[in-house]
Amino acid sequence: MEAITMMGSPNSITESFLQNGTNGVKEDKTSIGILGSGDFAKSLTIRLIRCGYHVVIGSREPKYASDFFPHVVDVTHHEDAIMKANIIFIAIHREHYSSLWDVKHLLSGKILVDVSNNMRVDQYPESNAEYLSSLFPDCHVVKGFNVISAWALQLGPKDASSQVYICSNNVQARQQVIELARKMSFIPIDLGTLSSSREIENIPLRLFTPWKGPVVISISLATFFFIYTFIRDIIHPYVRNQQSDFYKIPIEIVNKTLPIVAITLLSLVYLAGLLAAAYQLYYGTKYRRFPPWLESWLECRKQLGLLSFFFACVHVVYSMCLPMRRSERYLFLNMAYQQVHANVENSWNEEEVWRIEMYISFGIMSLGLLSLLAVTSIPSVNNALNWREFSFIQSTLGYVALLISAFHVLIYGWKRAFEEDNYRFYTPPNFVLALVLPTIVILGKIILLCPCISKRLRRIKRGREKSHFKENTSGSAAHVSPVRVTVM
Ligand SMILES: NC(=O)C1=CN([C@@H]2O[C@H](COP(=O)(O)OP(=O)(O)OC[C@H]3O[C@@H](n4cnc5c(N)ncnc54)[C@H](OP(=O)(O)O)[C@@H]3O)[C@@H](O)[C@H]2O)C=CC1
Ligand SMILES: [Fe+3]
Repeated sequence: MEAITMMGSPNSITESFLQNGTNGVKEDKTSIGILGSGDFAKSLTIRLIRCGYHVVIGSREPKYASDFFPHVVDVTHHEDAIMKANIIFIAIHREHYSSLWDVKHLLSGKILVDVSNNMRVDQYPESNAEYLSSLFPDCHVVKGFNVISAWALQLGPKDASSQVYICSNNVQARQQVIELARKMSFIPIDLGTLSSSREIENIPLRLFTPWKGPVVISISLATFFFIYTFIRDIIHPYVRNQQSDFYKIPIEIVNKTLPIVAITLLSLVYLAGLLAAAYQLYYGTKYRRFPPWLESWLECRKQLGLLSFFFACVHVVYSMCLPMRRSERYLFLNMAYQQVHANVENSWNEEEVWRIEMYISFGIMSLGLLSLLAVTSIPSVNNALNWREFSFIQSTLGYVALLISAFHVLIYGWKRAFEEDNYRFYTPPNFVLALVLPTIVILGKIILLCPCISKRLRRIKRGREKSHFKENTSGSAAHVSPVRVTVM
């Protein structure tokens, strides 16, 4: 088996860089060949020149193509370009690979870097790189650089340093391209043999794949709670008392929806972990695979947590803007007038004062904790923490954040529910709906913390619990520990 490594490079690399073409002519600069003179070829050329390489372009029409390249670039025919370089980028589309058939004999032994992308995921039965390799079996085909756009290549390393995924069946060729990527200020990621090329080709075609489920859930929750609040707070008073509160739609109704979605999403993060723990407790093992829906749910906890943070932040902005509204000023003036009219000198209400102080304080604390969870989900910060630290922040502090958020909602809703005369309207107030999931999660966590249950869970986690499932099932579930209730 070939060794897969990103470290170091064989001694032959320098030699093979300097050895240009079959004639072995040595030049000061390393020559890199590019077949094709399109957008990618142009941007790649600029980057290579900046990094000190000499570039030879192979084009079907070199005279015409040379107008688009700096004068230091050697724009020539395919045959000539192939002879002058050992590493050759194939900057043409897959459909035209067969047009290189005529120069097959010259390509023999060369390193061909396949940079191509497709229009759709898994567009062809085999990856473009594997197809190129089947057309030219005497060449060392390396897949790479396809995740970098022509635009990013032109920006240069300062503005757009990025990862490139590289794979090849030939270790030496892979090492040379990895070294080249590194010299071009990219971060090469070695993905082993050419069988990874399909995966690499699908990377640029992904569109927020891990985010799709969580975003759909968030939008569905937001839509449901918005419609519910709209009917309850606007339509119902209008039908019953002809009271027109439609002005509340843009700010108040939206701002009532946002915290419910935020706290529900945060609860969903922890509910997945609790269900996983319950599943393992029920079967008495960690070696049994979770059902697919639970596995997908566990995998998208980070996205759910970040979306919860997003909704919480927008809620804070909306809340801070509430006093700016004209409606708020009119209501305030009316209240003041009524107070004067009623001859009330001091409207100070100690209970109300404390309620709002606590409400705001809990809101700030929960946003602070959510920010901490979000920050520690950033890979560079995450890498600086050990497993215990990460688990403490994401699990323990996460539950604290959920508890504080629940208090924030409860304190706000409790009084308002009666103020608004809602007891006559037989639908639960928003804050009650918002608290259903957090209550379930917090109670679930309390049950798991019971000494007998937590002891059993710890034993299962360490793989000490005897179970007949251990022999029967795959070990994949072991990767998702039940108490690893991480938010992000
Ligand atoms: N553009 C981008 O941002 C990125 C592109 N890529 C990949 O790079 C490759 C090139 O893309 P791009 O530069 O945008 O494409 P372009 O269409 O701009 O250029 C393709 C080049 O291929 C050559 N060509 C065209 N038709 C034929 C043919 N029938 N036979 C042989 N050669 C032909 C032409 O060069 P000439 O006339 O000189 O022979 C042409 O300039 C593609 O595989 C693409 O998937 C990968 C990542 C990003
Ligand atoms: Fe709030």
